[in-house]
Amino acid sequence: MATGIKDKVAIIGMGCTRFGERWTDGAEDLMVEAFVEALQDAGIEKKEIDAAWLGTCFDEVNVGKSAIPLAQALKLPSIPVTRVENFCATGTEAFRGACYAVASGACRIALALGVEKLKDTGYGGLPGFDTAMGTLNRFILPNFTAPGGFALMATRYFAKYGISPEEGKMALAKISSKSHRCGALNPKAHLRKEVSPEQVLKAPIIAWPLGLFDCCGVSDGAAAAIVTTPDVARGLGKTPVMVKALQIAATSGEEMLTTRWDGTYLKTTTEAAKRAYAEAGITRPREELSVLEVHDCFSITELVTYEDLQISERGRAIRDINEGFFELDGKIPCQSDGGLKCFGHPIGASGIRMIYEVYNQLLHRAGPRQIPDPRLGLTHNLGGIPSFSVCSVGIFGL
Ligand SMILES: CC(=O)CC(=O)SCCNC(=O)CCNC(=O)[C@H](O)C(C)(C)COP(=O)(O)OP(=O)(O)OC[C@H]1O[C@@H](n2cnc3c(N)ncnc32)[C@H](O)[C@@H]1OP(=O)(O)O
Repeated sequence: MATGIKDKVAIIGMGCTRFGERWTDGAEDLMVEAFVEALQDAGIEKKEIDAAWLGTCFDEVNVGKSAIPLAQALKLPSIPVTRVENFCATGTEAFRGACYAVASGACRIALALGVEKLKDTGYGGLPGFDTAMGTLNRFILPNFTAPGGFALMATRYFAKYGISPEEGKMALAKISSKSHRCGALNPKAHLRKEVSPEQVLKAPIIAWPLGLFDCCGVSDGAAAAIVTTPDVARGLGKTPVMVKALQIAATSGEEMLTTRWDGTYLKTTTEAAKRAYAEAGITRPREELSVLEVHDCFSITELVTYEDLQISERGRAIRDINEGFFELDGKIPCQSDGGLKCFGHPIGASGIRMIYEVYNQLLHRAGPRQIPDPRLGLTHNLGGIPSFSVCSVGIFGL
């Protein structure tokens, strides 16, 4: 078994732009904004960075295809710069590259930056997914949309566990309402309006049973992380936020094609989580984790992820939702920054944005969203669609 990178990598600086409609800012502006905050937070000079990873996925128009846009935007000296892309797990993929480089000893200090500028590309969950999926969508899944794919997960879940549409939709509405409450407290979030569960239920349907407020937003934004070894971090006088685990799992889609997979769970999440818990030494996630940032592209994805991460028992997530388990003042707050739902989802930036919130929570910098005594935080970033997915799970602590 691989030994992993537990306690071999420390985060010393992070930055994140305000997500949302950034019509007047180019991708370069967003990259610079996130980077400057991270660099100031780390208290280092740019020339100390040995290598950088750029994560960007759908937006070749505004960002570009190679790693050069990052080098140009940040005016990096001639260091190795790599561009990575892994659907919506792109941000975490960039972070993984930087962490592995530090853990291997190849780099002393490395940068990961994720960016996407989606609003002016016309991208949306309904139109535009064909661009993202390329020929796969046009020829194999011609009618597929992201909301449509995840809506099926909801109907399958309701059917499997005997949940009425009213009960199921109310549980999903409570998830979104909770994230909107957190997003309203966050000055960097895109959609900062509180909505009640009743308002969620009355919103226009996007793909039944998912309505407008069950969907994440389409946003512009960037986020950055600077990582190094724990020794270098301590030498710089920093309180390092340690990477306790970083795991990623991908499926080729064989679940959908060759097994009796019923669409109510993601094997990639369960596998990545299982390995991450082993790496971090966690045996009772429900008791040991303090805060979660999960890939809530749609409310049903968040519900299913509670179970896939072994926080809620299979088929019992709705009970936890009704008991307020994931609320900001609950046992394990989930999406304390508003999540993809309200912070927004500029694809390549989202994974690093999740780490940004956990980092700030662990350092007691989350302002009105601060949870009392966070010890271990988990991020979960999902790329692809339920049947063809790549999931990453990161665990962080002091
Ligand atoms: C791909 C992977 O690897 C895995 C994944 O993560 S899949 C997820 C990929 N992302 C998506 O699918 C995005 C999903 N969301 C959407 O497509 C769009 O938000 C939507 C279709 C739900 C709505 O888009 P739209 O109808 O064009 O909305 P738009 O015209 O921009 O805005 C209308 C209003 O609704 C609000 N709004 C838009 N989206 C919203 C949302 N998701 N939640 C709450 N409010 C929203 C806007 O702020 C605006 O409000 P005002 O009138 O008060 O200004």
